[in-house]
Amino acid sequence: MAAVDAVPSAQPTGSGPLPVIDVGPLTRGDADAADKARSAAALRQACVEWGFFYITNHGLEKQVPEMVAATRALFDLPEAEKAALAASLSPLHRGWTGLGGAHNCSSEAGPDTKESFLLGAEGSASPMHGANPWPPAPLLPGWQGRVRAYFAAALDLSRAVSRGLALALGLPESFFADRMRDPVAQLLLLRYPAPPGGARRGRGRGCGEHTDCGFLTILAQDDVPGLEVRRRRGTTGGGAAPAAPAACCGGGGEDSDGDLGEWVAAPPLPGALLVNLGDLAAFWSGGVVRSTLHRVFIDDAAGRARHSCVFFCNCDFDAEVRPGFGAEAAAKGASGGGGGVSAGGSGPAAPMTAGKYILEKLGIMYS
Ligand SMILES: O=C(O)CCC(=O)C(=O)O
Ligand SMILES: [Fe+2]
Repeated sequence: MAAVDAVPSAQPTGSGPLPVIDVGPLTRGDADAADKARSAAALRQACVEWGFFYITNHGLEKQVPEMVAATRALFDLPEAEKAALAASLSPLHRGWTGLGGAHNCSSEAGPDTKESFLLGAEGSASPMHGANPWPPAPLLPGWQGRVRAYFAAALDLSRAVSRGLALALGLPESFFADRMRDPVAQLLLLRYPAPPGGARRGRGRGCGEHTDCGFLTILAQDDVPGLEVRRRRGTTGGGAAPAAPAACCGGGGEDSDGDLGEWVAAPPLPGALLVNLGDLAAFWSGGVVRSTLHRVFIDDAAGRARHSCVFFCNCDFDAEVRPGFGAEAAAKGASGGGGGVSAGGSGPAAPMTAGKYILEKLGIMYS
């Protein structure tokens, strides 16, 4: 097993807390319009100010602990069983990546210290759809069914949050959900081993700072803290709107406009999930909503491995993505109040699709 880095680093200094939003009115079919509007308004503020927030009343309360337990069980398998599911054997790089082989989020920080298992949308709807490697049922009875159910529930929740986000931005409620019919979603299961060496040796970097590439991420974590989010100083929205995707979801991302603030902790909050927006959302909104830098440091004091289940809900591969949301937004006069959706981006942009954007971000050639 590879050694775990213990990298000195500034502790998060921010007091937080990240916003906590009750999304019950967005997930329940029978919610009244005033309740929905309240959730949407809270979402708008959280997305403009932070791009990162907790959600409660999300409907996955029972499934999250089961998913975390399933993640732990998977990584507890013998190394040889995991090696048989290696991502290197999969054309879509799905499956297991061991310590030391982990994909590095940020280019300068050195390797991440994590084990990962990637699953994604199945079928053949796009070049990013395909088959998953599943652990054999005798090894982990019921695992595949549980994980498939979580994937479907997280996708439904992403659509619900996206409906609120659309309302928040003055768009038709189904604007994003209509573009998430069979999205290029991925579920990344992670284990960050506890750094060795006792409480005074520093803090072990689990995942280098980065922004997510896609549209919306739903993150479940166990009870071991470690996730940190970089606050931005400006709180009025209308941040820099990148004209085109830069390769790799690395340190620069959509946060390169010089108003970075302090790191704040995003600890586990019982019953809550975390949501963050990715570069695609920031690009699409013309810089109104934020794609926020985050990283993982495992504190020695915890002495336990940390597990997280990260659901990247991107959009349909062919969904057209125009900064400022294009003609549909203009027709509806979308601005949603202060901040303006059209800020910084409704010029004559080159045609872009969600799939092309994400593949370019990932540095994968596409034609
Ligand atoms: O493990 C976490 O809490 C964060 C992981 C993450 O940010 C990512 O994989 O993109
Ligand atoms: Fe991330």
